[in-house]
Amino acid sequence: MSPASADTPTPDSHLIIDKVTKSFGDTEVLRGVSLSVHRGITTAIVGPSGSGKTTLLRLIAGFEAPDSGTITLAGERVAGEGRWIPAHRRNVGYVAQDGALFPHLSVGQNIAFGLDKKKFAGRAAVDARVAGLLEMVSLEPGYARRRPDELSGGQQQRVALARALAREPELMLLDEPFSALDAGLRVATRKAVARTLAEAGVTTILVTHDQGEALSFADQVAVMRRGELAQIGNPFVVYTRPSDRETAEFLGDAVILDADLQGSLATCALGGIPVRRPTCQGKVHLMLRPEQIRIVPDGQIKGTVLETDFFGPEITVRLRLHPDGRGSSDLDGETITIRHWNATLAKPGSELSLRVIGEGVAFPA
Ligand SMILES: Nc1ncnc2c1ncn2[C@@H]1O[C@H](COP(=O)(O)OP(=O)(O)OP(=O)(O)O)[C@@H](O)[C@H]1O
Repeated sequence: MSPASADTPTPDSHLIIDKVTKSFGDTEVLRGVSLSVHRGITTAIVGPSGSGKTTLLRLIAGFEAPDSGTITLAGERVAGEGRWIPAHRRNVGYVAQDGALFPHLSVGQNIAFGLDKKKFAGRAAVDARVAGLLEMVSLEPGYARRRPDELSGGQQQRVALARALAREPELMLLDEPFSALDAGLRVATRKAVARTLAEAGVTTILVTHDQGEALSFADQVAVMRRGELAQIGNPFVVYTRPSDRETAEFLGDAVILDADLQGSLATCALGGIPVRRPTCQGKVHLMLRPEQIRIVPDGQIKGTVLETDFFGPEITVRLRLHPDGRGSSDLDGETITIRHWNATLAKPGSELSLRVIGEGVAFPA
């Protein structure tokens, strides 16, 4: 298991980004970003296209300088307040979206490109190190002789990672390295890469616009929105307790209902739902994840199926909730969309009973 993640700087922080801003012309791309990353953990920066994720990664790598704010790497200020350490002296690896292997070099030569020539002098030493790096990314030594265009997309990404690892970086920056791969290969490559980096003890930052990828890959997730980090936390916490509605809806499907919150009980069309640590009262928007709403044989809450959508392992079911005689008619008749594994259970027009599992999250209405 990785060490605990945290977004507040401590003496263990490997990387500290403090109030960093960056504009290109009139466009404010980063608007005061602060993030702290412990040594050896994996952080995913997730956000919609254009939110500034790549720009932040490029600032950490040293390809761009911040307009204001500071970046500290392994205790050394590398950018900001008059300091500037160039990219090649930061001990940082970078894997871009397309891997960007040199097409005219063999796989072995691509990987050897990153090696410290003083440390690996002579053909035998280089070959042994290249073979070791190929093994780290689960490729046979024979791949060293191939050309990049003789490899699949996933293999090319693993070679790009091996090339970046050749420099023995303490910090690895991955900019959507799996996005060009198809679904199956993407998951396998992601797992292989995560394992390699964890075994090497490399602190890793992954940029992605894919919520599922961020939640599954990282010890710590940072949600980027319009040049700011909206929330930083462990994947379970950001998914189950998003800080605001936009983050909730960005990180996954959300059922949002009008509710009346008194103390820590929200009354809505799904009945009384407990809310953990509410920050507001009265009229609220209550958020539940679809998987919290279960179809049961004898639930108190009833709904009529409006439509279903079949996805293979599961179906989504849109329901209109029934008035329940609790005197809250203004909250009834709402529609919600839930998920279920059994496609035969929900047919349009049929009535289902439901039960809610766990707590909701309340946002000010
Ligand atoms: N060198 C540059 N010059 C001008 N504008 C830039 C430059 N780099 C980035 N931008 C702008 O900054 C904004 C954020 O870009 P960035 O690539 O950081 O976002 P992103 O979150 O990584 O998006 P995506 O997921 O689409 O790659 C965009 O509007 C982009 O056009």
